Amino acid sequence: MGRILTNKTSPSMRLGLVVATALAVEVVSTAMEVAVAVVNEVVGMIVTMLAVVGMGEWYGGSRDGGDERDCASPPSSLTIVSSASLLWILKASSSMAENERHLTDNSADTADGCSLFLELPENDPLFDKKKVLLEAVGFDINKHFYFESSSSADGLNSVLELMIQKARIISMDETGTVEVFFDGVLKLKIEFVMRQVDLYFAVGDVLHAAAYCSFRNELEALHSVLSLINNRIMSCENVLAVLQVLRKSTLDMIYGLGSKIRYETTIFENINADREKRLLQWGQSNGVGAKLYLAYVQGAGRGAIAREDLEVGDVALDIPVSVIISEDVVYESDMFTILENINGISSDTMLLLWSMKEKHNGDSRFRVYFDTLPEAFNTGLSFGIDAIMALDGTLLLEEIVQAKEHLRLQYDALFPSLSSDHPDIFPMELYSWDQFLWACELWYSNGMKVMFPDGKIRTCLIPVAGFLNHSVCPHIIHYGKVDSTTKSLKFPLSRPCKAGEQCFLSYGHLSESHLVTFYGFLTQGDNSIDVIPLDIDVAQGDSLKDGSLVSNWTSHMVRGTWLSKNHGIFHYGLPSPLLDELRRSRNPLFRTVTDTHVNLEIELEILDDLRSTFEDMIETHASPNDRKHCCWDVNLALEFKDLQRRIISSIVASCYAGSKLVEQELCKCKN
Ligand SMILES: C[S@@+](CC[C@H](N)C(=O)[O-])C[C@H]1O[C@@H](n2cnc3c(N)ncnc32)[C@H](O)[C@@H]1O
Repeated sequence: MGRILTNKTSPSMRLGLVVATALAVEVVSTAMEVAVAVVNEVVGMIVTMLAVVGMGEWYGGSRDGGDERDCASPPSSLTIVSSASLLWILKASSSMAENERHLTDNSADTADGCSLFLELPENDPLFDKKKVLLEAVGFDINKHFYFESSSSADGLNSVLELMIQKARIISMDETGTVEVFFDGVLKLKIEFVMRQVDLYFAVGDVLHAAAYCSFRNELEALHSVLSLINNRIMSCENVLAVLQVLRKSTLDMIYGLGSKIRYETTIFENINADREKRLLQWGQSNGVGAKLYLAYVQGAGRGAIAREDLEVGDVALDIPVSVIISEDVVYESDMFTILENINGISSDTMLLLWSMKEKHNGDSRFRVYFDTLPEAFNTGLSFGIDAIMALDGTLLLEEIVQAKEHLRLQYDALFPSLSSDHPDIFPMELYSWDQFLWACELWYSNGMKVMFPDGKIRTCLIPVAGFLNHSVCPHIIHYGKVDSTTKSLKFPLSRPCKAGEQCFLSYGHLSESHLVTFYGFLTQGDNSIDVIPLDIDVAQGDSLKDGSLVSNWTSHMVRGTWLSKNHGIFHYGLPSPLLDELRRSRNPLFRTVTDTHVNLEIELEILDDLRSTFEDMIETHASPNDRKHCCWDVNLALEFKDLQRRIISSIVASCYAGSKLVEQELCKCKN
């Protein structure tokens, strides 16, 4: 998987849904064509990727299928229910009606009541879209939730459920987590485009917008509610009992969420883990607190295993700043006086060069740590030509080739000149291209962004914590800020982890293509961020800017339709912003607002075009079944292709099912 770029001059693979004319798909380039093209254009493309960001207005307004059809509209067309009607439907539902008063109560605490306010921060980069979505679902972003000491158990549960619904929308996408990545350029562009995935897939589906969206989002939402309750327990003694009930209910939900997910970890007891044990001992003698031990686990190298049952809030690891490798080590080294004179060199790059040499330094104070690092990282950056060729037809091929070219340019800008000018400090034998690539893989797959008490965010290597593997259902999601009192970095649990279970971290909101390229693995379980971005050419002037409830996404995408909650008519399991864009391209009057009509024949056309587009892609994603003799990289490439094929097949199936629904509707309207 990868992204479809809007760089019109690039011969790289594009799925061009050329709106306003007809759907068109450009033929996938061969691996070598892409490679050659990328060599020539990589810099321009990276700049372009940074610009591929959509922050326009959101609109979500079409109704769930099944009821209130308007067959009195012009032939073959249906009236879309307005968002105001949707609000009515929501309010009519019993739980909403019962609790509505809580939404309109004011914020002041009273003698027997306490208010709780879930804030949508104004500096949230997705503030506007989230506000519109919250309002469409029935929330006023300024209103407080209110609890009275006399509230019934049912009443409390209903308000708690509403709080969680609001928290889910506020927590959508990347808010609240510190990212894990190294040296901006390549990764930042991906994070930025991906930030809006949760919202993109929620907006059109207002009836389900505040429902469970992904494991990570659910955990974030429950924790924001829990921390709000914890804060109020201190100050709302008048309703202490009520708050304690709410706290327990929220914790029960967190425990319930975790108990549904159990990825079995097979621990290889017979593999010698002496180096890892030495690192842990070294850490402990330098103040590291660890409730985890290190072991070899199936499919992921080393992992961190809980020594004892760990509860929500327990600190699994506590790492003193003194053992963290950050830019300070470069300032203390003899290479700094040379590096500081290189125009534009970043501290991340300096650190990377430092690590290339320190790896071979027998006297390094981080010797025990370097001894545990693998000889090869096996990420997408190390894919051989066979694996690259196996990726033909996928955008991951383009992503990997671009990433590697970007790194090659960086290397060529520094070497061999640094080695020729300063052979004593940068000996050529330690600074080959292969060693540079190894260090890039080290930093990409193990580097973490950490915020220090001075407010500065630095990329760091963190001994011991570097053994935590990633999961889409992680135990640890909030970390990355040094505790200024203890001068240490804590890794607290957001969900419990039983003794002997592998403890997982969230590396961030990362797609499978990103994980393959920079980390060298695919996740277990559904990754809600795993999307196929689409390049849609909207004719000049077609973009709507006429109000807040308007679909004005500048980038579009699809993902596995099994993740969708709404497969009814007008939704089909497909994202509404995309469908609206395609509807508008065929019917300029289409606005997805109160008085807009949906033409059923146009619906059929859109579904047919999407189906044939993706059906063509199924062929390019075919891969061999017999993989016994394939190398690690070819196997990983093929597994990735299988995943893509599953997503694409689900879209095709949803288009077929959707067409059937529309045909049935057409029949009803004609009769
Ligand atoms: C920070 S390290 C984690 C420790 C690593 N397993 C080791 O043995 O050094 C990140 C690397 O661990 C591996 N990894 C992390 N999470 C994984 C997962 N869920 N499945 C497979 N491999 C994983 C990948 O190789 C990734 O590049």
